[in-house]
Amino acid sequence: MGASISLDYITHRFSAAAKPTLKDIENRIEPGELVALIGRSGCGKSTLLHMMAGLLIPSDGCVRINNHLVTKPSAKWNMMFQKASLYPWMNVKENAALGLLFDGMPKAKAGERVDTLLDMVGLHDKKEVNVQSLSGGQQQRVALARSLATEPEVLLLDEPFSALDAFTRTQLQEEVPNICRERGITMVIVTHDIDEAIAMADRVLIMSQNPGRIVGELTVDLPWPRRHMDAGFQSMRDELMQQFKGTDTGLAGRNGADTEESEVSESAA
Ligand SMILES: Nc1ncnc2c1ncn2[C@@H]1O[C@H](COP(=O)(O)OP(=O)(O)OP(=O)(O)O)[C@@H](O)[C@H]1O
Repeated sequence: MGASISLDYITHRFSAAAKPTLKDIENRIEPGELVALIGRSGCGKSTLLHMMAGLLIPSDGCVRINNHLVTKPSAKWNMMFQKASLYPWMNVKENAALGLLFDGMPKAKAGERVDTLLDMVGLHDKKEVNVQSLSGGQQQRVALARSLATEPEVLLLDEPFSALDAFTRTQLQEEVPNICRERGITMVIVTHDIDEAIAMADRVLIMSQNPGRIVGELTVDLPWPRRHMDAGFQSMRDELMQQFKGTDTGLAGRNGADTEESEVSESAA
């Protein structure tokens, strides 16, 4: 079952003299909710996600997961990055089982659990293969199986599909929310891509920059699975783009529309 995430008045400076990167971030994510965090490059999305993962402690305020103060990483709140970071000398199954083995699970039991997960992520015929022989998309599937193996309450995704081809990306944008919804996992994804946010999230949080704040949000009440060409999807995309422009007028005025399009994209994947 998923966990709630409370972002309690978070402000962060990377050094005492620096201006805050994040300021007065306040939000609550419900158990099992799927949330996307969008904003311009450098607004602090990854910084905030790292705080949820316990990889970084805010200067002020805190993150609470199920009311527990987050002070360090945990297998219960797993993070997936843009690059899969697999061990090249191990095969698929060994890589997927790593978190469980670190957690002290016996090898046979860990093997059984990842077997099922590798079937689920479409790698049933690759289990014994060395990860170096996999495509980028297949490697991300191994990373996904590894993240799910410890039965996390929260899955944190930092632009996990941005290096993948459009076809694989679209597949994973459908599969990952399905898995989270089936298992009740709370998901937070950081993305530049408005379509990705709409395809995957129940709710989109919009961030401004200098300092990074949550300045808007949109509930995505579309049925699953979501199709990019559906009228509802397209009107949600327009609404989100409008909200993004409306909440970021200072920057749009300085940098113009071109910057906006290049930093937060409406992909047609
Ligand atoms: N360890 C660090 N020390 C100092 N400044 C940092 C550090 N990490 C990030 N920053 C700065 O904090 C700001 C926010 O960075 P962050 O990576 O969170 O943004 P982002 O919104 O995820 O960007 P992108 O979309 O380009 O990945 C940036 O200005 C960045 O340079």
